[in-house]
Amino acid sequence: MILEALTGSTDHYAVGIITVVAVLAVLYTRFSFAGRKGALLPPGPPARWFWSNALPAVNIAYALTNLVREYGPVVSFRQGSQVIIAIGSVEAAVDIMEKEGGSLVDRPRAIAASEILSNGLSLSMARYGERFRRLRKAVHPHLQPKAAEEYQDMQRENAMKFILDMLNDPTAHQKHAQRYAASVILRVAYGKSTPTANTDPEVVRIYKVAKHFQATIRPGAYLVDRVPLLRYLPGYGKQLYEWHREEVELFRHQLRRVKSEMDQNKAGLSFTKALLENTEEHKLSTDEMSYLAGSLFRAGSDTTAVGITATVMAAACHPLAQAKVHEELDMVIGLDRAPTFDDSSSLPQLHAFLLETLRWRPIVRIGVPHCATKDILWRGYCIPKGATVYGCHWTLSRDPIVFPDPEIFNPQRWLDSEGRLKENNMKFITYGFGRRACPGLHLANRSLYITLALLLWSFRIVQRPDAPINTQAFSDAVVSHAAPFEIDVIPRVEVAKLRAMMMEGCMD
Ligand code: HEM
Repeated sequence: MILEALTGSTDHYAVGIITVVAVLAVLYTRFSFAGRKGALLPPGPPARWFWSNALPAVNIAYALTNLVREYGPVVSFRQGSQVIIAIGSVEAAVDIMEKEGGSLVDRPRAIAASEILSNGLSLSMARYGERFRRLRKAVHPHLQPKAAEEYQDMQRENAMKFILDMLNDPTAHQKHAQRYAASVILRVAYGKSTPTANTDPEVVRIYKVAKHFQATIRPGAYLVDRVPLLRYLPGYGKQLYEWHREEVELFRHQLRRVKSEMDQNKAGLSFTKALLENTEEHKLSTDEMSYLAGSLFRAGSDTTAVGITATVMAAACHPLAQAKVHEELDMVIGLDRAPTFDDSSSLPQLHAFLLETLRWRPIVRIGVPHCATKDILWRGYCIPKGATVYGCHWTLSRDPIVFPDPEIFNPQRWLDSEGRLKENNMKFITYGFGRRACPGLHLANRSLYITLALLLWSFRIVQRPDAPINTQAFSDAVVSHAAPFEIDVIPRVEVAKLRAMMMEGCMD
């Protein structure tokens, strides 16, 4: 009967059964976790059919922000059989994602982005367990603050090359930011010391696999994540398997290249070299090492490039805030020498500008999902074991309690009345939470600092009168590079002198 009904029969009995099943499914969906430890799921929108996507395909960050406005700082809803929790206030993020970080160290199962695309080898999507601990432990020594300091000279040289690129062609500023990010990460991951161009076949391939990852990680992008059995359907996910082949080939190739350079005593210092020299200690297989280095590139290239582009956009859109940074640079450094890392602690206005940019246009807008390894109780609600938890960076950075007038770009909110940077524990709105927080943050922060310091020391960045920037389009784009915008740069130092200083710095 049910079969008949499903195939279109008008049999009243079958229709009745289906209605009952549907009602039960909806009730199960809404209340299955209610009552666990006497606590209800956090409030949220009504359940939908298990196959339907609870989130829109684009502008997910806005959708989550609207849910938070409607239902409160912690929202729950369902995506297929999965309970999704969105955290939308700084207070709840600190309580749940930071203080309870140990219970959120896991990632949710991701069939498309992790199991098929990366054969479970990617650190960013690794489930909590023995492999995750080995991978994370191997990364740590190379990216902690002391190690990140070692890369500063290389980052400054690359930032100077970025300034030369901007002088030559400011219209391609997004490409220049990508080139900067690719050079730095290729050096850190693989020791590549020859100049990097966006057109290098290696860089093109690497950005291609990074793009595939971004496409698969978007919530709801693949039905197989809601209907796991699909994976076994003959022919399903052909493209994902093809992308996996491209990815694994590329990452293995990079590892082999470093190995062969080591055999010829030609390898520069790098993360991959260190892995290969310490295989006993790290206990990683060849593919785990290949993927770990590849994961650094995937996680650290586009994010850094988008961060640099966001600072360019913020400067062009907020001339008064930019002028305050110029004032500070002129007072602390003057125009006879270019900024260095040693100036960092004397430039609070510049750091405030950077922090405000990262708040105004968060780089990872909805955050990377965590998975609860046990029930977490918060104010009478239960975040159940197994739930997928998003600390939505976009929503958190618009929390009006912590950031009054959140849509206003106001770097001064980060400074005290004496003009010093206020203490803040807000790095999670950029770099994520607890034990899954970004291990590359020290490297990334240094990149963002030095590119911004050199950029604003060198130029005044302005909008073009004929092409006003649509900041909304930048935020709406699934990948921020997909929203190009134009700017003009007005050198603050005589061009020949600027060029000479930057060229000299690049060749150090
Ligand atoms: C401005 C640039 C960057 C931003 C905004 C950023 C942001 C993030 C965020 C939000 C996460 C997820 C945190 C969470 O799960 O709560 C993450 C994870 C990660 N990031 Fe970054 N990141 C940046 C640069 C980098 C760089 C330069 C590297 C490597 C050198 C890197 C390596 C990683 C890795 C390996 C993970 C996965 C960690 C794990 O799952 O345990 N990131 N990043």
